[in-house]
Amino acid sequence: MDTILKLQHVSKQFGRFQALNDVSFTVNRGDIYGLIGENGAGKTTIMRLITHLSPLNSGSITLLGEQAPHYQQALKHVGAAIETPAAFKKLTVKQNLTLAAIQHGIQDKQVITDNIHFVGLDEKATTKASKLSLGQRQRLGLALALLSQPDFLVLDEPINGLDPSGIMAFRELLKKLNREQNTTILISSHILTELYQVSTKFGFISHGQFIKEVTKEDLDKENRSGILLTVDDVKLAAELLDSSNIQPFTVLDDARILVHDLSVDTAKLNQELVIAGVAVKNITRQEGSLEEYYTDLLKTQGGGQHA
Ligand SMILES: Nc1ncnc2c1ncn2[C@@H]1O[C@H](COP(=O)(O)OP(=O)(O)OP(=O)(O)O)[C@@H](O)[C@H]1O
Repeated sequence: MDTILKLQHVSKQFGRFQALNDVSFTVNRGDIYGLIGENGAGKTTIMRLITHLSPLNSGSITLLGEQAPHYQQALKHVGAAIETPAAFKKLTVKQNLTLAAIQHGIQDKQVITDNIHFVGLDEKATTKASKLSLGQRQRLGLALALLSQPDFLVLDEPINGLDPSGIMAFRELLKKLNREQNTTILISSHILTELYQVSTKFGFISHGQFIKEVTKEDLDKENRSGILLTVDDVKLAAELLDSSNIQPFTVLDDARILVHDLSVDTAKLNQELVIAGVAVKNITRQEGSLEEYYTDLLKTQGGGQHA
């Protein structure tokens, strides 16, 4: 697997305050990695260290094959929107992107227009950044981060301030980048329902410590999310699922099977089971919640330890 980012035993102090303590995790190419933690957990600090906005105290960070702080090429392939977007307030949206294009050595002016369009700011192209709403500033931040067509996007709370339709558009945009351009993304957000929908993997931090990493697939399994079938004959039902290639599934007991793929057509499945001679007593969709998972995790961790 292609490693994009590797943190090994990373610690960071601000004076006597230990903001990060022995943090290790890896982001692989193609991941949309959701970073989750309470206020002050250390998410922004991690992102600032990765992009070398802040120096490392101990441990190592490898970004696109180069080790911090000795980045030669790595940062050229990284787009970042960390905290307040790096836009110049007195410049318009277009001027901000033009300036950034010059900094990145991008000659093609079409790239600027395309990016403005991509983030939905066409109508605000000639508006000064200071006159944009918070959500529009977030979009400008993303446009700036995307300008150099990065392999790796680092986004700190990018959906803060977006309205519901903006959040949906943003989600689709990230998925599209990931799907079509194989852009790897590290993203933090307090909106866990949203993070759940977009991420393929989650890293949980609390009080500067990395607590756990889980793939979306495993999280769904642990949360028992999927389609729950209650039937009279589990063996026969399992055979049908196998032969219809509806996998993976788990036989929970002698009456219930959990099909892990939530996209399965339940009406069709019900029909197939009935035709096969299985009496279906119940079919329900169970959607696991990232919030619940996170709350349970914090309980088992005793709320996280202070460094
Ligand atoms: N420059 C700094 N000087 C001193 N302390 C700092 C500095 N930057 C961050 N901290 C402290 O480090 C801790 C981690 O901060 P960080 O901004 O990384 O948290 P976060 O997880 O991004 O939180 P939030 O969700 O609130 O944005 C906090 O307790 C913060 O007060």
